[in-house]
Amino acid sequence: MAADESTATIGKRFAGINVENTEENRRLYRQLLFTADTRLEESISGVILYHETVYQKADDGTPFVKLLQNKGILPGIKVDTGVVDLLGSEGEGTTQGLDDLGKRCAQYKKDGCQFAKWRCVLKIGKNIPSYQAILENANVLARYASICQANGLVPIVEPEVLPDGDHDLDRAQKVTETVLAFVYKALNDHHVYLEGTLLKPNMVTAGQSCPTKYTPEQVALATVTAFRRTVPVAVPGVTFLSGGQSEEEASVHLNAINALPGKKPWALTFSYGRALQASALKAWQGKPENVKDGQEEVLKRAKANGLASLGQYQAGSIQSVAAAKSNFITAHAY
Ligand SMILES: O=C(COP(=O)(O)O)[C@@H](O)[C@H](O)[C@H](O)COP(=O)(O)O
Repeated sequence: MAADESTATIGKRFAGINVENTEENRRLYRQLLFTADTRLEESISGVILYHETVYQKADDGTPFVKLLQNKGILPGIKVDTGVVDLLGSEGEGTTQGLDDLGKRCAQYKKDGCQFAKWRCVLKIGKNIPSYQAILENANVLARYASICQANGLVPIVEPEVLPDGDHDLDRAQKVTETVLAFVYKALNDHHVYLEGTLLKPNMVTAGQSCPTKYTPEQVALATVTAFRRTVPVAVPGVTFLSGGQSEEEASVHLNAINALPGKKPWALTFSYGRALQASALKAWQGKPENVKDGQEEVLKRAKANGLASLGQYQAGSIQSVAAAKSNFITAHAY
């Protein structure tokens, strides 16, 4: 589960349900997620946290990190510090946060985190992604991954190709292949131990405003084909981001990916933020009397995606209150 929204990003989610973006409301919301009953740990093995959340506690004084550990869920930490513009590019960016990363990783490890996450974003347009953006983002991900490993954290490597645009599925597949090829070259250059990494990619989907609509089976074939061409067998797992898909779409696509016949030597699973939490937020509305309802909603999506990662999810079989709502945000850079 990606619950690592930085303060500004969670503020946008709260604005949608008229909840003030205070430290206490952020604590209450994360408490709702992490104190859901034991069905949570049946489908969720790790939670990515934001710095503030690592040091917050539940009402009874239990640190969130301990609360997750008691459930057998691994706490992880987002260690990037956001996206900045790349000078001379056509609106492209790179991700910051390397300077004191070694020190921060060592501290997070001491404080109970076992893995880390760093997100880079690539955009599709007429002339982009550029060589500059592809190379820079691959290298920064590789430096991040090597620093994590040097400090005993498993790096989740996240090169997200954004879904903004009207490009078709073939273009999305080609760009994803190119980006991943650069990422694995850079990881190799930086002596990253691939067996101790996870990849967090976008699924290969057409641009949000592409007039052609593709079936889940077409999305699955494009996605797995891109990985077969670029992701080494040494990588143990692929944990998809949801990237603005609705909760139901994200479950159906993940299921189709796992149901696709042929070679798939990696675990293909989920690390969703929006597609796990949209219904929980909607049900909660910031009200203490709705906490149970919010928890039921996150448990439903966790169950649906757990089944999808085994190729056993039946479309529409798990209904949640925001299942069909698009979670797309234009240029979701940070
Ligand atoms: O990788 C992720 C996947 O999110 P998603 O499923 O696309 O909603 C998340 O960790 C997001 O990157 C994170 O929630 C966004 O937070 P910011 O870094 O933008 O604040």
